Amino acid sequence: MSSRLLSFVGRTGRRRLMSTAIKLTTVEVNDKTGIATLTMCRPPVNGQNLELLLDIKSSINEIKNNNSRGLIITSASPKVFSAGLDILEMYKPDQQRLRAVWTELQNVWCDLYGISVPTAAAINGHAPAGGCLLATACEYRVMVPNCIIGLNETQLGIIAPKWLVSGYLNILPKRVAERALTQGRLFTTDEALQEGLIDEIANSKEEAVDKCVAFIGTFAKVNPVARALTKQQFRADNLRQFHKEREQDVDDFLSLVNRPEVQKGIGIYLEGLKKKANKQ
Ligand SMILES: CCCCCCCCCC/C=C/CC(=O)SCCNC(=O)CCNC(=O)[C@H](O)C(C)(C)COP(=O)(O)OP(=O)(O)OC[C@H]1O[C@@H](n2cnc3c(N)ncnc32)[C@H](O)[C@@H]1OP(=O)(O)O
Repeated sequence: MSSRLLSFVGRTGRRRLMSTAIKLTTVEVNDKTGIATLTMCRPPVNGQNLELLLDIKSSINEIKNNNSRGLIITSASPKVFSAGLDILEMYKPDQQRLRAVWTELQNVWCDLYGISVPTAAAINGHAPAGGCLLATACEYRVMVPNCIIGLNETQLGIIAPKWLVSGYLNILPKRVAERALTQGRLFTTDEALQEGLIDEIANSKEEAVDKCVAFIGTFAKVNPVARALTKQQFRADNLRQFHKEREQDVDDFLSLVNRPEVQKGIGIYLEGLKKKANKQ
């Protein structure tokens, strides 16, 4: 939960500041299907800052504990599923906060990747980098047309750590994953379907959610414990490896981001994003 300062004029005519708690995710459980939909709501692009990551983590935990039959992750933004890590968190960063951001990204990934109920992503917009990470942590992906998805880290002059790549490797043939990662390729919706990075295309968010519901429905007659243990068997090696390396990974991330040439690169990248947004 993030707190935001709201400014308003009180009865005395003085401007007052009020701190309110604002949740950056919502969880809705459908009474009929028992499936929970986790929606990210941090406009404009669901940039993954510390507060959004904390809220995603707490929503996943809520779903873990409320006996939901499945989890669908989607976005409230009309054009973007998630633009990945909020780059502002990495620019001239406060060191403690930067450490917390990366730790929470790790937490979100391992909670979503490891949750026992069936998971699906209704990708209702662009999903580069950390957006792709969330989608590939799920078991099924449905995406709307004319968007992009992929791990573009090498395009930014950085490498994605192994755990961040492991969802990709679960889905894509190794040869395709290696080429896409080394190129920093962002797949269009059609390309993603062709390569198997997504499972289906839907013409709207509603249709994407319906298709995710249908996927989760395929497990209706499967014993949930047998299902969960089978999923765990497939994912245990990646999770074990991740837990071994997670502390070192935070240190590596911090030292990478703090390098002067990387800070310079992030500044230029941010400028480019802003210029592009202003042109539109
Ligand atoms: C050089 C960077 C080096 C980082 C080094 C650190 C080492 C990290 C280790 C590896 C881990 C990486 C995980 C990540 O997730 S990194 C994040 C990578 N994400 C991206 O590259 C996506 C960038 N965004 C886009 O491509 C597009 O915004 C979009 C998602 C395709 C959407 O396009 P659309 O046209 O709809 O929207 P705009 O581009 O106009 O953006 C609207 C406003 O949002 C701001 N914005 C966009 N993305 C981000 C972001 N990731 N973080 C912060 N802010 C973002 C954009 O500037 C606009 O803002 P404005 O309106 O205020 O100008």
